[in-house]
Amino acid sequence: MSAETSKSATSGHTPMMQQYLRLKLEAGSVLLFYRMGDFYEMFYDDAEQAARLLNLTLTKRGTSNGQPIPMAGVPVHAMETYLARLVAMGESVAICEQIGDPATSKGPVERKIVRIVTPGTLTDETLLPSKLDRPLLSVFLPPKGKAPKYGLAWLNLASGQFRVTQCDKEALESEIHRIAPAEIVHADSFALETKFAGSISHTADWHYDLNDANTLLCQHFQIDSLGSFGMTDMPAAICAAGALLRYVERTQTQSLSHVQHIMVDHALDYLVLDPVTRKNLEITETISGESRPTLFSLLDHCETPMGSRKLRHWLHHPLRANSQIEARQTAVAAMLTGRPDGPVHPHIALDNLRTELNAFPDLERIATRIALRSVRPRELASLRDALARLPQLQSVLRNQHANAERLDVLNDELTLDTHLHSSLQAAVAAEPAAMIRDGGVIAAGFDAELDELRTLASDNGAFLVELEARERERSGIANLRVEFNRVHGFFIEVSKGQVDKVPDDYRRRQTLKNVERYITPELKGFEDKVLSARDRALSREKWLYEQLLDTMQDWVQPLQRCAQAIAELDVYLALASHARDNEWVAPQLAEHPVIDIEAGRHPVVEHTIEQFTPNSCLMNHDRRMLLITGPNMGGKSTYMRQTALIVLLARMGSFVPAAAATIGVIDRIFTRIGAADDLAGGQSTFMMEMTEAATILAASTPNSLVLMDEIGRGTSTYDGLSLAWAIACRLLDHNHALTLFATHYFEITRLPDLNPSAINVHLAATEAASGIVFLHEVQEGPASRSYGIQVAQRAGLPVAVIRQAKKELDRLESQAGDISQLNLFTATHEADDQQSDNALELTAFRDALQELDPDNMSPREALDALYKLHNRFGGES
Ligand SMILES: Nc1ncnc2c1ncn2[C@@H]1O[C@H](COP(=O)(O)OP(=O)(O)OP(=O)(O)O)[C@@H](O)[C@H]1O
Repeated sequence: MSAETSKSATSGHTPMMQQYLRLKLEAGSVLLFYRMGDFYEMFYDDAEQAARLLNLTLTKRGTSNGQPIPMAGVPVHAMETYLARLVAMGESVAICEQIGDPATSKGPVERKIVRIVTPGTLTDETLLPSKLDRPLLSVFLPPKGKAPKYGLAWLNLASGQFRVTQCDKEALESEIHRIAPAEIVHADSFALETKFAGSISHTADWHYDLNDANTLLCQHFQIDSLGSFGMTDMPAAICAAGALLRYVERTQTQSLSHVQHIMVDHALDYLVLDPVTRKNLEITETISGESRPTLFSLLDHCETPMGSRKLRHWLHHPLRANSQIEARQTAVAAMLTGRPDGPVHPHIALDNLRTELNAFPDLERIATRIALRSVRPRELASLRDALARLPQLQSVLRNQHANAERLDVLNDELTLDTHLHSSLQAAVAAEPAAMIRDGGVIAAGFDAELDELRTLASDNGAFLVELEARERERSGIANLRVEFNRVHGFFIEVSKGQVDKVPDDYRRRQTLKNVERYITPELKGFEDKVLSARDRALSREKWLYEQLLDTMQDWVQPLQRCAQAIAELDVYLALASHARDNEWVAPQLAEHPVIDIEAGRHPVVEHTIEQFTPNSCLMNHDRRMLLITGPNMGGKSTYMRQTALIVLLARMGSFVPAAAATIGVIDRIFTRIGAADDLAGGQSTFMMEMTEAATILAASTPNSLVLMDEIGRGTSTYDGLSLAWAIACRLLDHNHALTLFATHYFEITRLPDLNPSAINVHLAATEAASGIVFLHEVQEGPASRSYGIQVAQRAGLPVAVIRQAKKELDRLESQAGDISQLNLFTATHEADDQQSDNALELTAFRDALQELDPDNMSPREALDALYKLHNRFGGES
């Protein structure tokens, strides 16, 4: 809104509404919580929107252009709860407080927007999920340039971690899912194409100006050039980072001193997992969107929220470099084996470590809130208590766990200057009040002036006893009492029957049923002194608290480092405990693409069934594709997923559910699994299948692991079979990816005859008198039959249906003889390709003809059909 419009929008309103509209203009499209006494009120569209989202009563206040102004409000004390609900729905809220003094204000009290809460800029304990990071991502695409790269910058405000990267269009979606932001911000004029379902905000285009961004970032980090962060060649990322910083600065009232540097994230450091794969592998969310059972819920034995967040991050960021993985593996192993000559059994050492870690609060977020000066007294008390335990944690690590380089590094990072602990110990009361405004936060003995004021304010017992005795004497009222309550302050209480005896200087303060309460000039003088001492003590405490926060600013960074070290130790603890309790082993790492798993298990499924059958898997240069056949319910999907999960676990540094495993360098995991319609995205099952297959064919390399589950089943048998065949051939001959290819098309099991790096394996099953028995065992060679009807029988289809299906199967199988005579898929050279194409075409042509019903067609329909046939089969090739 321009200044002009703003003027016209505010004219004709009460001064308060004019003030509201001005602030609303400043807040922009976000909801404005406008403080009015004990409520935050919303007006106009905001009121209607909030009433709908929060189920509030919509009322009215005054009129505008003759129309009542809609109003809805939330009580101040419940504001956090409402904010949390709004933020969870992806809404942003500007909080406007009264900053003037109502007693001295002429017109409406002065008000100001003090902060803007957006889903991606949360730092409050009550609004943040403890085990989840909620980063804000800024995306930018330079308008010009030959092959412009997207610039991505994301900030996890609650921890201060600021990262940037650049990527091309193809990788954008995958990067967004890897970063998993709570909110994306981009320039007003930029049309971001993404399936991201969270909150999206816009900001002015000029915020993405390169020079401007450069200057802002250099100013914030107090550096001369972004070269020190390795960002000189990343103009798009610089623009994104500058706009991000500007956006976040606007939402916060405090300086972002805990955001100390930018890290360049190199996509090549991580194994690429596209969004579909993250979903299919159920890493942190099940396919149906639940939080368990997932790989994360299984492994999250972390004792601290920081640990859980790091574990989640690691699971989504498997690594490419073996050296980094080895360092993690060695740390897990050291925790598992304990110190050979250690004082306690390794199991006890692990439990001791767990007990130690359990005592730590969320240091990472406390450090941030210190920087933002929003830390609560009790958080400081818990920080103080935690710091006291650091030496004990270090000692358990040093004396009870085996040596590992990484553990030594982390142990060093746990060493904090003891001044931090001693100043908290001296300054913060043993059990402080929840809020500084309540007082009782600063420890006794820390500040002489505060102690004196507190004594003045509270040490009044002797005076009151003496006054009471004196007044009894003076008035002759034996049961007269001197009392105090929070509402009325000090008073002298006299029963109704005695009121005629009260001296003249008594002034009535309150009348109750049986008593009268009075104040005297002496008592009033005393009260003023006490209350003013109390007020002064409170403001002294506030001042001291601010001073304490000032001195703590220098400790924010060491605290962040210490928090990171604890988080990492916690992840090792979780991985080691899980490995110990479930007999997982350390995988060997190799520098070439290989997957060799002996007796592997599915980490999640092995807990959901009684007897899990372990299976081995060998894939290497000579065994690039495993063609997996077997009955429905035989365990094909489980086998494929367990292989991918073992690879992922191995590449993030964990032990794996197997008897032994060697996992080589893998650059990506692709999955084409399941047949969920993307109706929201406007894609049919088949279209989804083919889009995913196209991505795999375009991007998989000899180092990629590809999971293809029943590709082609979304269309007619012949189309599906032909596509599955062609895709398998392409993966084998062109991409050379390590592929697990599950299929019900038996024709495809002939592929190994043509390309020996394709290998047939099958999930075994046998037929017993009671029906089919699944062995869940992977054996070499193709399955001999599919058992589809037997599985259906077990599922409880009516006998008549099963009988008819069997008959139909017999008929089809006799026809299939004809197909094999057509020698569908027996050769790859061109002549044979041509022959198979002809055979496919002939069959398809026959199908199309059979679909026509000439007796019931109008001439027009017959002509249409002829054209269709001509278009489909009468072309040049
Ligand atoms: N190795 C195993 N040991 C024991 N049970 C298993 C094993 N693998 C799978 N199962 C069980 O078999 C069920 C079916 O497995 P899965 O979904 O992998 O079969 P599938 O062959 O992919 O079936 P479909 O072809 O119908 O998709 C699983 O839910 C699980 O309970």
